[in-house]
Amino acid sequence: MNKRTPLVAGNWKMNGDPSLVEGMAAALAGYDGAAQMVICPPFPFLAQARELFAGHVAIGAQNLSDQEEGAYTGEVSASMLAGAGCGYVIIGHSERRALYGETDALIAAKFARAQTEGLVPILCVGETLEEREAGKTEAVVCGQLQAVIDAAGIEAFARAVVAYEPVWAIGTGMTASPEQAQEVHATLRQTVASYSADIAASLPLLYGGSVKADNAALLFAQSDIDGGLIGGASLTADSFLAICRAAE
Ligand SMILES: O=C(CO)COP(=O)(O)O
Repeated sequence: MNKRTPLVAGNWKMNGDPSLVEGMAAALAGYDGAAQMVICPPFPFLAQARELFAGHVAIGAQNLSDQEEGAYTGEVSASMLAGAGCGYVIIGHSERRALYGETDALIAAKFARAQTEGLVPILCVGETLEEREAGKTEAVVCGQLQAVIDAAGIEAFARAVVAYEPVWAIGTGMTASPEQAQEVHATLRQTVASYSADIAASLPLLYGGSVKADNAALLFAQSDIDGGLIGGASLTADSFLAICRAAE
């Protein structure tokens, strides 16, 4: 029933060094399973990653500017990322929303900017623990998704990935249960399906938040979970590979 290609993306956050890129490239080179692997290292390692991953593993960035070019000190443009070999870019990660004040409007602008350069946005949505406990999970995640649908249009989701990352599960070891995650994923897919059944059926929906080798299989067995967005466990080849195998 599910014809979506499994996708496993590693978000290195502000971790790693050139030797991690080297080691990971060597370790992932032998992977011939069905999952599409994406590695999102910090900006300075993109060129090295492009060279060493050599098409076998797709490359993504962790952020981009909403602006095209110009006097935006410290920013990196979508065309620079595309030129550096990126196929994907993470947008609206909860760390950027919480620590850098990224709003739904800015995230929607970044999403659109990424697509103008052919980058596939990995749009992150997720609720805090307080929001979950207040029964607001669905309203929060659907609101975050809706803001981008309103700005970019539903057709844009034919070339996008959405990642559900409950904020309380990120880096805490407290993963959502497969049932909790599936419930939110189904709701997100229904939101898209209310506009287009075809786009909803083909949209990859990733789960992120303390995914490890030993909990990945049960999460990925859920009908609306098409892979994962992996933080800590993407920094070691063994655990990342085991998670990719669990997604097949
Ligand atoms: O934020 C995440 C991926 O973007 C998840 O991080 P962890 O896998 O370390 O919980």
